Amino acid sequence: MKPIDVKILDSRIGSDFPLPAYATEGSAGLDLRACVDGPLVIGPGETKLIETGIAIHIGDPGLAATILPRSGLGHKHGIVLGNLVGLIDSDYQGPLMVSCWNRGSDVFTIEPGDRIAQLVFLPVVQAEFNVVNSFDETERGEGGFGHSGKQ
Ligand SMILES: O=c1ccn([C@H]2C[C@H](O)[C@@H](COP(=O)(O)OP(=O)(O)OP(=O)(O)O)O2)c(=O)[nH]1
Ligand SMILES: [Mg+2]
Repeated sequence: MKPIDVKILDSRIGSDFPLPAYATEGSAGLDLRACVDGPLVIGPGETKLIETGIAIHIGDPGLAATILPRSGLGHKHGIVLGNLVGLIDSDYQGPLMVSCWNRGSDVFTIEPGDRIAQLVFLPVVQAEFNVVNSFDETERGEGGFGHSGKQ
């Protein structure tokens, strides 16, 4: 894959906090860090938009990036994403932002440089539509939403 252009918007990235990197050989995500000025308190039920200190330009419509929660933060502390999943378009050039939602019942504090979410690159296909009056028959047909039962 061609390297992705990245702009460093906060000078702490690359000095105090590392540029997002794959933690292990098999990692799918790159952890994004909170570029906050000081401790940021998120109360139960609150959502805060947090800067990551970088911008990326993917530049290829066959690729996108998603921002996903970190499982430990989500499961143990209720810190997930206000938009559930963030989708980064290949032509987006603005700052990468993370919407942090505290869906838990305790206050959570984010410190500068904390790893708050992860960025995952994915292939994308842009579809064309072909307008029809009826579809070729399939075994499933219009059945969905539990139509095939539980077991
Ligand atoms: O968690 C996120 C989600 C999105 N974005 C940026 C990248 C994305 O390309 C852009 C627009 O996101 P989206 O299309 O999901 O939001 P929208 O509400 O439809 O905004 P727009 O009208 O700008 O498309 O915002 C982020 O930085 N973080
Ligand atoms: Mg949009």
